Amino acid sequence: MSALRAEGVVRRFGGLRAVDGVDLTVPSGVVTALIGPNGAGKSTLFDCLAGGRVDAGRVHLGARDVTRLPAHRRARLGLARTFQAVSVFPGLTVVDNLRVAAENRFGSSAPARLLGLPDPARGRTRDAVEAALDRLALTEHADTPAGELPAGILRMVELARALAASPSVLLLDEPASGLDDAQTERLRRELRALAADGLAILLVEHDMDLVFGVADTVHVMAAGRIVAAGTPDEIRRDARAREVYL
Ligand SMILES: Nc1ncnc2c1ncn2[C@@H]1O[C@H](COP(=O)(O)OP(=O)(O)OP(=O)(O)O)[C@@H](O)[C@H]1O
Repeated sequence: MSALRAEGVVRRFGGLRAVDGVDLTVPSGVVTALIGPNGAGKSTLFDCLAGGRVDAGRVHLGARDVTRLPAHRRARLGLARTFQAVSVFPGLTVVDNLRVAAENRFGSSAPARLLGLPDPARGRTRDAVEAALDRLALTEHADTPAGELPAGILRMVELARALAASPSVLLLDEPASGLDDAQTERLRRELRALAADGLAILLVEHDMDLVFGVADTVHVMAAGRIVAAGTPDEIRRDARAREVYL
């Protein structure tokens, strides 16, 4: 079963159908990319999947219909996202940024806290934070306030924060923007490794070298619709994809 699925999703802004009846499946264990020209509707569709308003159609997370669930409820069900503009808390250390995300996912037991009892959520939070720091080689920056880090590292913190929530579905909005070539290659390897671990990944990205180097399936969007879908090789040769974007 696909981890995340949009069926006939529509999102309007006044008279504009920014997302105009989109079907999209994001399976576990692969990287699915969404590309298209500026204004195609990629970010709007991304928001529909992450928890924004949907005017028609359905969004399923696993077997569950989440169309009417807000973002924080979807996050607790295992959907994590990053933002186009890095959105970490600049005044918090890296480890605290990750802890906030992990606590939002796992919660923490107020009765246990009040009674001084062991809180199982605390252990899960700590383990998830440590694993995310380690995975993205951020341990040396753990105690640095996020606002003091350079843009490339901050992008990795943004990704680590999403991973700290131990997601089953990861939505990435232009994760390579602001990265140099070496950092982009690092990101590519990490995305392949995460997919190999079984994560469902949806990547919205303008860096075509990254998209074609990392994606298993590429969907091309234009004027609110998916106009082509296939493997990177198929999309490179697709007349409609070339006409609207490549
Ligand atoms: N809040 C909004 N109010 C009105 N129109 C909007 C709003 N957000 C997006 N749009 C319009 O919806 C359409 C799709 O925009 P969207 O940002 O989803 O495209 P995109 O493919 O993500 O573009 P980009 O690659 O530049 O990020 C555009 O015509 C845009 O102007």
